[in-house]
Amino acid sequence: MKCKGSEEAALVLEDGTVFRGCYFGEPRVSIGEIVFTTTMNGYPESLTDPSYKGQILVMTHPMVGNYGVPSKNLIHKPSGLPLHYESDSIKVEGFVISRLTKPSHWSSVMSLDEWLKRESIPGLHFVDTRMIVKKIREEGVKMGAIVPADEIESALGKISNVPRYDEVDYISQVKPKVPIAHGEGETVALIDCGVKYGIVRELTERGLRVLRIPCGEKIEKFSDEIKGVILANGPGNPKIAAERYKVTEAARAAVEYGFPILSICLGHQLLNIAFGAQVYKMKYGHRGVNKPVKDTDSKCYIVSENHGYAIKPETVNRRMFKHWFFNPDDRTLEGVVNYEKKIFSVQFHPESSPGPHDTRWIFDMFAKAVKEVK
Ligand SMILES: NC(=O)CC[C@H](N)C(=O)O
Repeated sequence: MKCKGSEEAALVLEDGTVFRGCYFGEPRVSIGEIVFTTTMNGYPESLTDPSYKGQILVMTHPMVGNYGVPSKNLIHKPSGLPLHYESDSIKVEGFVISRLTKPSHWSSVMSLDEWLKRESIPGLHFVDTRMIVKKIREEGVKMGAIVPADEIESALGKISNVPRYDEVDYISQVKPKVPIAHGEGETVALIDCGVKYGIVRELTERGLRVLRIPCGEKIEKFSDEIKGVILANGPGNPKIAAERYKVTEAARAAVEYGFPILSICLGHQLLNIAFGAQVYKMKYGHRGVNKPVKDTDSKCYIVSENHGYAIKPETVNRRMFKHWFFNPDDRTLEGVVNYEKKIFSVQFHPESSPGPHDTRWIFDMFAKAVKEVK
């Protein structure tokens, strides 16, 4: 294969499968769990989503990069955070696409290629992403590496030399070091294991002051100043967040205090684990902005998702929670609720970013509950 103006490279899977293509971004070796997203756009948001730490993201949409990269200086007023970014930098370990296109958009300040170069993240294009997806869908997620063409032979050794995705603590790389506050209004504590900015944007828009507490700190310290708790998203195996960062203890404390609780994705998994449920690793997860969820009244919503683990529905603590949402395609559990205690817990991302706004009303419900706290 001839790569015009860039180096030949490949994605090598841990079973030895090789997908040859061309580098863009930073031409370097990168190793991670290979996952795919079916979203058609929203790559600035997806690439900066801290929940992707440790993963090489394959995007199924055939052409990527056509609207370039928006400015970080476009700020969301209530939170003070950038509008189109989900954290301060790219979090994926690598980005695999079919075709990289030149940007043409009024809001673009640089190309996708340039952005990845600036952040030292490798990209690979001119590969058959459909083939990668078919393989992962049939066989499950795998570890893999993006390597230059002359290092294909040694790639398997490199992959086996690094710890597997499920065993690594990625939270330490994305959680804040000190508490950070955003917005004005009633204060809510957000357990931050690598929160997506979109969650903070939605909360501050509803008149809440969001105090981001580094994952691992006790909420007891803040109990006098807060009126609600958010258990947010985050990367990696939820068992690490539970065991090393004791988020399950924070979840139980939040329930004991009687705070309204909103838990999202990793937060949803941890809340359920805290009350006895079991978590499992899915074959290839749900990642995209076109995922259906159905509530128990049979209303269907299209939502944004990024998760590789899920809660076994039959293990949910039914004295505490009612099943709330299911994925109608594969029957995975997508949410639990306790209306009396004002606990709203979803596996999907109501903030979208990127994705449809169908379920942003969940933030309205939570904000209302917080404002009703005496
Ligand atoms: N977006 C998230 O919070 C992801 C949660 C968890 N790391 C998973 O993959 O299931």
